[in-house]
Amino acid sequence: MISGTSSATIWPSDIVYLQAFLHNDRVPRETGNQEAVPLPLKKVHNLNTPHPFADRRYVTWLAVVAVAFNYNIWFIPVRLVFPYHNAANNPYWLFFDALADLVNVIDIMVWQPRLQFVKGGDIVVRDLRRCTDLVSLIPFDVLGVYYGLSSVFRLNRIIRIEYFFEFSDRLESIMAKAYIWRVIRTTGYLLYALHINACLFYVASLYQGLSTTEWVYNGEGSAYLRCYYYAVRSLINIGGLPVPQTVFEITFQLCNFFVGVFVFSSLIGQMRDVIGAATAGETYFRASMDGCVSYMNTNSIPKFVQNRVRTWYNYTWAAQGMLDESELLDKMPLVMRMAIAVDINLATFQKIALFQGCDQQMLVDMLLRLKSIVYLPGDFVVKKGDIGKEMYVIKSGAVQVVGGPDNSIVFVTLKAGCVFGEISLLQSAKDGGNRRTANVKAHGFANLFVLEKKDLFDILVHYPESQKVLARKGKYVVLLFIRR
Ligand SMILES: Nc1nc2c(ncn2[C@@H]2O[C@@H]3COP(=O)(O)O[C@H]3[C@H]2O)c(=O)[nH]1
Repeated sequence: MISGTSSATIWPSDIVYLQAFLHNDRVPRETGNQEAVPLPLKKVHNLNTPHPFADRRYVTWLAVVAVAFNYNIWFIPVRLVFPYHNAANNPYWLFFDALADLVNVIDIMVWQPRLQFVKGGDIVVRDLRRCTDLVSLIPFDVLGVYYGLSSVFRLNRIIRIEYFFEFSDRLESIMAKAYIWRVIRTTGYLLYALHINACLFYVASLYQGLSTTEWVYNGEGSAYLRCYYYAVRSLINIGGLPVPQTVFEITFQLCNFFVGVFVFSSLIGQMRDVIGAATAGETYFRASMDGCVSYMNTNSIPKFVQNRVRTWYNYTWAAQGMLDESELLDKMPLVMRMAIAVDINLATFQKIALFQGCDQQMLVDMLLRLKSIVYLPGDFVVKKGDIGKEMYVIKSGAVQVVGGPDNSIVFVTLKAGCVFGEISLLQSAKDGGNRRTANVKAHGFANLFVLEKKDLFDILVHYPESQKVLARKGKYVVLLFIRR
């Protein structure tokens, strides 16, 4: 029986590279050609450092930089507007300012010089620190010695916003459920818009004079909290606010309502898109299944067939989280598809006795043409006497080679990693060999890789040696099975 047996794994250098490329922590040292690696990111680690692909460490560091940036972007306006600078608070402000600055200095002096950039496809080594980074570091804070402590001198720190977006993009790219971060980030934008509005309301109140009218903040309680409460009611158009009296108040309030309508509706729309995108796969699955069920009803398909179709949909969705893997992979460049196919299946294919002695690259070519298909319990995958147009490799589950008057005799059960359906493919039609030599049915749910005859032969044209190996094995297999 053709089944998986162990074999020595010989990796061609490009496959070693592809493996390393997919798993950032594995460095393709053997290839010695790291310089030629096609890097997909705009900003990349210096390829000469010991861990050129250690992206996660950089993302972790960027998280720290993002915290420092957020400290500045949230507290600079609050400190600028509200009376929160006093003898009791100032030591804390100074401490946290220094901490945030330390993070930025380490980033600019230590981390950023280790990165390279991709410009027009070329990897560009950066030797000078970028101007914006340096400007963001200028310690205007020292002016506080003359003018008093004020966050206005820290406004240049906000220039570092690009690092927040970089953190966000990189985090998304490494998260399994990126939509969680997207929801958090959009919520952050909403809260920040309210935060800035609270500051503006306080400034407006100061401008009018605290407690001078019904509309302005009256100076009681926690100033920030009261102003934030106003911002929430005003920007989210909840209403119930004191009626603005003066032209200034009316204008301010109108601006708030307009900003609320446009900004908030677009942010809330963004949130809906994020959640919609996160569940798009499931929505597509449900829509496909519903469409198919209604088609079957319209055509009065028997109930038991309908049930089988439904079971197929549900099992395929549960097993692979999508209906057609190839839809996803088809959109990728060849090198990526190869990297994924090699990583997932090459080891399995190398162990298959039928393919031992075949060219490694031929196996890789074959992996790229495989299609995944699910059979339900009891389904016939091949029927004796049919013309063989495909061969199969069992991904998971099992199939049985059956025979006898009512197919009740089980000759053999084939499990994951086994090949079947190859005999009729490898025998020429003139020998009468292109017909299936046995019935094969799914035993339980069987997830199979299918390789079409045409694809197999297209590949073999380029590998005459492998073609001979397979033809020899094909004949041997026929001799073995001819009794059935
Ligand atoms: N005839 C036969 N086929 C078997 C046996 N075990 C597995 N098979 C597979 O069952 C497949 C039926 O279709 P093919 O003839 O194309 O190829 C056959 C073999 O790959 C066996 O014992 N006898």
